[in-house]
Amino acid sequence: MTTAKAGNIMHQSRSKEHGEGPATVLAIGTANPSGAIVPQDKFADQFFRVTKSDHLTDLKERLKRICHKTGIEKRHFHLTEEILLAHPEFLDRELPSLDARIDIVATEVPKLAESAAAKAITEWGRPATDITHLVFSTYSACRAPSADLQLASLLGLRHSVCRTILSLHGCYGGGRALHLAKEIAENNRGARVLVACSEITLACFNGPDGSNLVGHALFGDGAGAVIVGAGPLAAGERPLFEMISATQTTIPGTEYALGMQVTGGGIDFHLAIQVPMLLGQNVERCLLDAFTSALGDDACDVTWNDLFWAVHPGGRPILDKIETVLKLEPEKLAASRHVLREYGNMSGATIVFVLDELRQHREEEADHDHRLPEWGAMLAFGPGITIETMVLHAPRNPKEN
Ligand SMILES: CCCCCCCCCCCCCCCCCC(=O)SCCNC(=O)CCNC(=O)[C@H](O)C(C)(C)COP(=O)(O)OP(=O)(O)OC[C@H]1O[C@@H](n2cnc3c(N)ncnc32)[C@H](O)[C@@H]1OP(=O)(O)O
Repeated sequence: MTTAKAGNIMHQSRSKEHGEGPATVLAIGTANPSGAIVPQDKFADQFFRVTKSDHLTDLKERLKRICHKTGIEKRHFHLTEEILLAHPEFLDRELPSLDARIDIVATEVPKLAESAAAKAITEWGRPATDITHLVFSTYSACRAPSADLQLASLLGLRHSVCRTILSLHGCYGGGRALHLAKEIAENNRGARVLVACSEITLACFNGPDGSNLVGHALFGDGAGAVIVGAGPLAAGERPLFEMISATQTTIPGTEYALGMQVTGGGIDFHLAIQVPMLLGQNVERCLLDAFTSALGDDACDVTWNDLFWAVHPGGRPILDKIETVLKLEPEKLAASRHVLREYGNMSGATIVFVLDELRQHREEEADHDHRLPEWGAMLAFGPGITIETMVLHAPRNPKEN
């Protein structure tokens, strides 16, 4: 056989191994724990009472001011007063508590993911055993085997399912998991990838101090799951969003700005005050790069207000900053603001809630014959500072496919 012929055969067999077209989001599910739902205007009183910190009046007043500015109305938590009564060590960072925290989250993180994944699988309409790959993201994975294996068992996935766990990616974990799922689906014909992001703040919870108030005012618990696959689609599979191109960018010199660290007393975190400004300064460049990679020269014709938007609502000022630098009309970030208001920042899981809200909104709008944007942008960010950007394409009428 000539080299050219061998190369041709290899090329043909490689193209048979690849999926057709871009990967698509085929189904979405979300879930929150049933532990406690805390209204944001009651959070400071509750937090200082259960942590026996009412005497720290200045900190409590500061937390009230911060809560008022978050754009959050309520959050869901696995953690309850009963759990805190059983674990007083969770209130004092100096006491060893990591083992007890991990014992709880090692069970609860996969269980929460299961609730979200079960909804996605039902919507998808195929058996769970048709899932070929699992990508799991959480900041609570401190053990092996980890939450990905437990989720696979809970859902009854096949033993040959290829599992990947993303640990401590924080808030860009959802974006990174979707990016990875896209690459897997496009490079493995017939692959169906379950993305699961499950976050429970119990690993980070602590009594109030001067540095942890913003995190306690912002973060909540939730899980999101997405099924991703490329063509050919099976009968009944419905593309919700095509994942056209994806990029990851790190803002140089910003390692200090966002971080998480596992300690004997739980996971410590820090959020620098400069984060909204740093994102504002860098986000348009990431978008231009992603759209140029997706559309080539036609990217010049893209107008930000002609797109639909799925932005990780890291915090209210982050959304405000992005809205300002991109000169977006206020309704463009409505899905992100809705998720922030109803659930707070659920770290890596949040972007899945935003995609879910966006598709529900698009389906409702289609009922009213409103003309919907076909092209969209997804943004997720977290420690690094890392920005995950994805160009999305959706049917103009989501009910037609
Ligand atoms: C049961 C409970 C369970 C809770 C568990 C705890 C959960 C921990 C979870 C850990 C997960 C960690 C994941 C880490 C990865 C993050 C990834 C991302 O999302 S990336 C995105 C992460 N998101 C972000 O980084 C954005 C977070 N920031 C915000 O959302 C807003 O800035 C705001 C709501 C805090 C204030 O609204 P704004 O319009 O700015 O209002 P003002 O200007 O009027 O300031 C009011 C007060 O706030 C102060 N202050 C402000 N910023 C900070 C700060 N960073 N630092 C300290 N303080 C800060 C400011 O000094 C002032 O104090 P004071 O003068 O009154 O005494």
